[in-house]
Amino acid sequence: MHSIAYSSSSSRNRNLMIGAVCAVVLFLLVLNQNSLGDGSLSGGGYGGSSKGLSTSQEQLINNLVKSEVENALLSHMPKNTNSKKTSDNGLQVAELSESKRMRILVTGGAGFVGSHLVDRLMMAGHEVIVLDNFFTGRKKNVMHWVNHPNFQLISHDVVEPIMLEVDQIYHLACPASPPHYQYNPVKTIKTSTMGTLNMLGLAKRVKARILLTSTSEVYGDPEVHPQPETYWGNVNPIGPRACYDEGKRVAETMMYAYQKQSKVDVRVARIFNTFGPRMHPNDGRVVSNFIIQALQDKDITIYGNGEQTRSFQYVSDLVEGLIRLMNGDYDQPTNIGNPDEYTVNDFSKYIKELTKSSSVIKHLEATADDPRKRKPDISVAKRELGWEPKVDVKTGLAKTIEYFAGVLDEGGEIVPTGPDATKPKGGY
Ligand SMILES: O=C(O)[C@H]1O[C@H](OP(=O)(O)OP(=O)(O)OC[C@H]2O[C@@H](n3ccc(=O)[nH]c3=O)[C@H](O)[C@@H]2O)[C@H](O)[C@@H](O)[C@@H]1O
Repeated sequence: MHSIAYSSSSSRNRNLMIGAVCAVVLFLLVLNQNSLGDGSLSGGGYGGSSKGLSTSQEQLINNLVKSEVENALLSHMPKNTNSKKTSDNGLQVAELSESKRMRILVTGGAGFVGSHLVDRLMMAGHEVIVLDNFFTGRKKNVMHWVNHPNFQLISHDVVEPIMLEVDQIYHLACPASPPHYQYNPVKTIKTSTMGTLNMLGLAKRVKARILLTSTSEVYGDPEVHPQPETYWGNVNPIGPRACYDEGKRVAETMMYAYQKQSKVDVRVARIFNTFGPRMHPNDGRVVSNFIIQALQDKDITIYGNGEQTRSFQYVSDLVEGLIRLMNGDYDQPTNIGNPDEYTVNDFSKYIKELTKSSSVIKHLEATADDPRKRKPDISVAKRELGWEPKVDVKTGLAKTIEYFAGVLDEGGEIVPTGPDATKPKGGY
């Protein structure tokens, strides 16, 4: 809304005049609105010929619509929330009224999961601010929004505080692939601890709701199977995975401490193994590694005997779960995953079959503290969010294989990341 300053000597007369103009405008608006039938004031409602109004009335409206007073009035009128506008990138963006449009911060928004979440929030018509330090995130994942007026990309590390005005915070920032989070374990710990503290401080200051993307790794090498949220986990506090697992565990602790002590509105999602397009080609996790290896007919590398299990969810299901959790009333930790469970051995054969690959399946040494089994109990998400996965693993894999085939076509050979700690390679 525009603020207009008036000098004290003429303010009374001006206010009277504005009052009169407002009354005329309102009267004409109501006339015009009635004649349009659906009460819509959005889009081209003023542009076309409105039945029931004389040309002079229409002319007057067209002139007045440009005035400051009229703009101020319009900003308070309900807009048609169903209308959509095609943005420059060809995606349909809903036009939300001021009262429904939120300013949403996504930390780690240029990463694999973050960028898919950003797509959904942008298309829903919200203003989105992405914070990313581009350690594993890539500009190309959000490049298609860069010129959109609702979008802002900030290169920033959450370890440093930042002042922003937002309504909701999706706090995703943290490397999630074992070789990447083990590359600089101290930094991974700082990201989960100082980063989450900074975001909680921001949430407290601006009274924003904050959602932390925690992980199935808080259950460690679980002794309960499948894992419900009530299970406290089995984590080695000094092992190579601890920087991530314990970092996320203390991040959860901080979320509920801020809720209790400072009344911050918190949500915690425990995400299970997720895959889909935009995974980093050098991510090093099992889905991207096996697909990249199979598509290039290279050896498929299984760590250990391959009898360990994982349950895989497609990224669009995860994003739906996160949005429901953020916007619902349930504030306790919630598993978001697909219970479709595979041994790594079976999964390697499955990928080989789907890609019609001639790769050889090869067993390497087991990695330290690798959880032996993992499968989410999703009864809480079903009950509290009305959520369950919709995309089966086969369909999701087909989309992901297509994506990586495209990446290979464009960029040539990809050398998959092995089990050792490493920095993400590749372009931004
Ligand atoms: O994908 C995820 O969402 C999860 O990925 C990792 O957890 P992890 O289950 O160890 O993920 P992967 O690295 O994909 O490993 C899955 C299994 O495949 C095996 N693997 C992985 C890569 C490979 O080339 N070969 C192979 O046999 C691993 O040893 C492990 O048993 C992260 O630690 C989690 O935070 C994250 O939520």
